[in-house]
Amino acid sequence: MAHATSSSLGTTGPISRFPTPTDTVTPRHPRGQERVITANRQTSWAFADAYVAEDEALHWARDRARDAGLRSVSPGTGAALRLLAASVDAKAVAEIGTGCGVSGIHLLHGMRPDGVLTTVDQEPEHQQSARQAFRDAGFAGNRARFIPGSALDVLPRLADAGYDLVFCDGDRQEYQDYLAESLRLLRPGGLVAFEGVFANGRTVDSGPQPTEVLRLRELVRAVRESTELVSSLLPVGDGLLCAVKR
Ligand SMILES: C[S@@+](CC[C@H](N)C(=O)[O-])C[C@H]1O[C@@H](n2cnc3c(N)ncnc32)[C@H](O)[C@@H]1O
Repeated sequence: MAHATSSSLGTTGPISRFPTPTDTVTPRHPRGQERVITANRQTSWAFADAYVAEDEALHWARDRARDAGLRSVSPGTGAALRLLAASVDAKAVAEIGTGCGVSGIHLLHGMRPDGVLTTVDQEPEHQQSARQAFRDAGFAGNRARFIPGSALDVLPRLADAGYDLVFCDGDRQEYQDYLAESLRLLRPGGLVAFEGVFANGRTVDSGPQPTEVLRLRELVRAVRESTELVSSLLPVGDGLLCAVKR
């Protein structure tokens, strides 16, 4: 894989501050210790991704998603979503891209016991699987509001400042639109998260990339440069871009 450099992508590109294999990094640890950390990195990442165990309902939802040819969030990303929902004491969460319910179950676990997940998907049969998965996971029917439809049709109908967290996992080409809607939907102190911003490594690859990847780079830049947001790109799963609305 070709790796991006600041010269190949322009100094103003969204990934211009990412370290690359050619960067010179001044070691801050004794050399021996640095080697141990590097050698164990893959194992450490695998350990982190499996850190929170998944139950039968999650396994069932993952299997349905696989059958339908859908990506689901990784267990590590799911654990991060739980943490984020709990950290904002989420009572109202909006999700774009229900899928078969893997991310939804994780979000519900992190939310307040009386919290409601509003989840949008353009494929009603995916939402049927998610509904079953939420039930199997032990969540009462009134904990989730399923809205079928295209995100850009549904989001404008949701209430201003009515949400503690917005999780975006729909059409990656629409993420910039989801960002604009999220800024309207979130209360101050609320949090937005975008799944899959690494695009399997293509976001930092200097080779020719499809529009989806170019849009993801624009999103990463826009979130980082927004004065309304405090952001962090978590290297979990396929990259979870998170930001708190000031
Ligand atoms: C990657 S899957 C979501 C997986 C789910 N978040 C999980 O981890 O279990 C993406 C979902 O977004 C839905 N989707 C794609 N584009 C959409 C759009 N423009 N509006 C609404 N839903 C969309 C697809 O039907 C699919 O179910």
